[in-house]
Amino acid sequence: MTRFTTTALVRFAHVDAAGIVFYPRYFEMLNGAVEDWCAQGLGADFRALHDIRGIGVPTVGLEAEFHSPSRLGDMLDIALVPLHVGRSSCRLELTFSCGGETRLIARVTLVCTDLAAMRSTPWPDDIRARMTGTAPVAA
Ligand SMILES: CC(C)(COP(=O)(O)OP(=O)(O)OC[C@H]1O[C@@H](n2cnc3c(N)ncnc32)[C@H](O)[C@@H]1OP(=O)(O)O)[C@@H](O)C(=O)NCCC(=O)NCCSC(=O)c1ccc(O)cc1
Repeated sequence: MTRFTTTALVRFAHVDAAGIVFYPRYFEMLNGAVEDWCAQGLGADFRALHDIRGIGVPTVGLEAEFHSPSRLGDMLDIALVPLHVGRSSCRLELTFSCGGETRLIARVTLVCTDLAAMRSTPWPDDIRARMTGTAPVAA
């Protein structure tokens, strides 16, 4: 499986009165990392996925462990690793860290979904190949 990395800056709108990231904001950053992965790692940005291919990737499962707090201005490194790719689902692990300190580890399950039918549909071959690292290398 192919590892993907991206970053997220902790902004004013992410922090609470205690000055640390309010936990739902991590889930928005997580989805941002999934968007980056689709666009940069899988060659299928969200606009093309939704508007052209008619595919969405709703979340059906999510768990998270919060290891240490993040503060305004922190630049978070996010590492995304696919743990399992099924017929239409994929389970991902995302690790958020800053300066080598782990902040959050989340595991999320997404389902490739035909938006017209609102039913799961198999991953398209090109996306599956990029997810699993079996895409042919261009000559
Ligand atoms: C996605 C669904 C239409 C799929 O339903 P079905 O068509 O009946 O599919 P199935 O139940 O057969 O399951 C399909 C696959 O998902 C797997 N699956 C389904 N549910 C689960 C759960 N809870 N855990 C793990 N795996 C699951 C299942 O094992 C199948 O795996 P494969 O063998 O790899 O194909 C339906 O489960 C659904 O509507 N769920 C609600 C989704 C939702 O509302 N999520 C929250 C809002 S969306 C969201 O927040 C979002 C986040 C990120 C984005 O990029 C987009 C949207």
